Amino acid sequence: MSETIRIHPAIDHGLTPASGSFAGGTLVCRCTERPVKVRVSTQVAHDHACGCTKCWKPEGAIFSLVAVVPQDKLEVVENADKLAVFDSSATIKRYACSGCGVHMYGRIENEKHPFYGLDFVHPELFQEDGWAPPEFAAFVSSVIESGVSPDRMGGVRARLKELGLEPYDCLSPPLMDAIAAHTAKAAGVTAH
Ligand SMILES: N[C@@H](CCC(=O)N[C@@H](CS)C(=O)NCC(=O)O)C(=O)O
Ligand SMILES: [Zn+2]
Ligand SMILES: [Zn+2]
Repeated sequence: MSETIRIHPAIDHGLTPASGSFAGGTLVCRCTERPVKVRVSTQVAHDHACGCTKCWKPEGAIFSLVAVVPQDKLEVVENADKLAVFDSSATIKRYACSGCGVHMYGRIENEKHPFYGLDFVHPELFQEDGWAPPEFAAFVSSVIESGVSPDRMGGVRARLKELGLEPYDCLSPPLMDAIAAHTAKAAGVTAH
């Protein structure tokens, strides 16, 4: 029998559909004492599996689950003192819990960045169910940088497709188009 490829524990048994009544919830870190809590007051958007080395993933995952929310819909409500930026040189400043290492949210400080104004969150940290499931898989080839053998990539992509997640080696075409459109506009290029 072929090896079962584990993508991420929250989706390995299939995707759970979003609940129409989910309008946000509380992201909680893994600390048993004084957990960090982050209130998100909206459904998440553009949820996807990310294979890059920078996004936080739980044990047993080769992909991260990551989605965005408007910055003004996110608020750290408990134990903010435990948060520290994981890598200050990264574009996305990922605020990690110094106790358990979980990344609670990522923020872009560069106002010219196409995704400025959006915060990145890991929806499996919601204590509530109903968050929108991932829509595609991004930075798939990057899992090799975390140690996945190149020989396993056919199986990884097949499993993603089986889950309904189209694999891309960067972001999805609509998001890549949005980034390019932002860049063209900033450069004063007229669309034709
Ligand atoms: N191959 C690289 C890709 C890293 C990358 O570009 N990640 C994307 C998706 S999260 C990104 O936008 N990174 C910006 C950042 O990490 O600040 C890796 O795996 O480390
Ligand atoms: Zn913690
Ligand atoms: Zn990533």
